[in-house]
Amino acid sequence: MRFNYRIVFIITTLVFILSTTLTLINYLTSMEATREQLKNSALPLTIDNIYTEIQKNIIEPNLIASMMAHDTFLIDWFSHEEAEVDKVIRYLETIQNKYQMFTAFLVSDKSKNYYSAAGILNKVELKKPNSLWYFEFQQRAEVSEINIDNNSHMGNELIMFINHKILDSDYHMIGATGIGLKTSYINDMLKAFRQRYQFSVFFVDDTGKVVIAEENVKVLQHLSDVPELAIQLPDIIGKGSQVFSYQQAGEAYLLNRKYIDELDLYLIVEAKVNNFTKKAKETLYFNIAVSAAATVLISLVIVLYVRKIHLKLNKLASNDVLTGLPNRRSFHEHLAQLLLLKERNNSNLSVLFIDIDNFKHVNDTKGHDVGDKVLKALAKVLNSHVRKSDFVARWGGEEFVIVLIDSDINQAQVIAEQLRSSVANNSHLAQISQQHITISLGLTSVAHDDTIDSILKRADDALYQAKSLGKNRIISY
Ligand SMILES: Nc1nc2c(ncn2[C@@H]2O[C@H](COP(=O)(O)OP(=O)(O)OP(=O)(O)O)[C@@H](O)[C@H]2O)c(=O)[nH]1
Repeated sequence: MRFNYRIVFIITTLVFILSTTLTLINYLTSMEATREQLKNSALPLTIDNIYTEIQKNIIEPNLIASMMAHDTFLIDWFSHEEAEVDKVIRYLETIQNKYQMFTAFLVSDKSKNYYSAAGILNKVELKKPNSLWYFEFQQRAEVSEINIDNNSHMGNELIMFINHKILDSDYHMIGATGIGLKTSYINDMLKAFRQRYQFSVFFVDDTGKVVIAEENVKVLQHLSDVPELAIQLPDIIGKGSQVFSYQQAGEAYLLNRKYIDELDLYLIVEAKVNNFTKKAKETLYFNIAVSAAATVLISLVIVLYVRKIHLKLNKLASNDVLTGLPNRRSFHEHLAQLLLLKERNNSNLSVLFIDIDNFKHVNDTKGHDVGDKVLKALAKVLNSHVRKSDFVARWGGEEFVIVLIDSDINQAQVIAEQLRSSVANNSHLAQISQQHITISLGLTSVAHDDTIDSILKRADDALYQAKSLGKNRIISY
């Protein structure tokens, strides 16, 4: 009986498929949970937190700029022909230092002077590129704006200006004032958000153009650069807080927006879903690896265990339980092999049939247990008196059979006689059975045209004659 590896392969595959399916279901569930958590909880909560911080960090400067624009001191100073420049410079210096702004400025529409804490810096003029902001601001309907500009007076550094119009009692623009914040300040704030929440944070205007974003971090230039966002743009540019999803370069993103009235900008908080599902993915790979290792281990245990049982069953099927000798079935198989070999090598082969004499008497007088012991002891005696290459088997009952390899009839006679006398003189057998144990032997040498049946028939006939002639003897045919 051959060991069937296919069944082990099927079991292993099923175990692996089952464990991998469970792992995948687990993974998909946790991915969905992470997405839902991001969408319904993390993003909305974060945008509110960020909004609160922005209020502190940007809206506060905006309020200061607004306060300056409404300050009667500045309006009065304009109406007094901008006399005593020192006063306004001190004013700007105080604002700049008190609120720790990068700069505080004032532009007079009448004189076109640009004042800062450092004094009159220059005049705004239409033909000067760095003055354009003023004239553009003048044209705009809004009373305030946020402008990111590089300022030639400030080492060409990028500055975020919060500009407010100064209006007279008739709502005519008589100048502009405000403060400037280093973009590094905004940058640090956006960077802190990104690092703390793992979200990209930026601001867009009402056209979807990105107006404030962290430096050196790739964010969109315009929301409509992404086709999916372009379609959703009319909804994104809306009030309140809402989550949108889109795909870009094969990555899934979730985007939350909140309109910030004070800045007239939309705060955008964007999450790359993969950043949040990385852990689940790593867990998936780890679980699959563990499943594979466990499956291999289980298969190994199954193979080893089933093989052990298989060998045991094989042994049981081909060996006699009492003596441990090969049984009649094995003998048949073995003899068939030996006959083929004999044909090929033209070697000699002899077969001995052995029967214990008067064994019934042993059983009847000493009991079956003693009979069994005699059978076991006899098996050992037979095995120890033939060569390792010879084949000793239990035929059944108190009968044994031996195939003698490379033995012609004469050599077989010698071995048979040795067996007979060893048994007859065996003190151990006599001691177990409390009587004299002898055996009768039927011997035959295998001829060229012999079959298993013809060999067995001859050996059996010889044995029968040995019994008939008085037992404890060898007859050869
Ligand atoms: N204890 C034991 N006895 C067995 C076993 N197999 C067969 N026998 C006994 O062997 C005996 C064989 O008896 P018989 O066939 O009359 O042979 P015998 O008494 O040896 O007589 P002869 O063969 O003519 O010498 C019977 O009593 C069977 O019960 C076995 O496995 N164990």
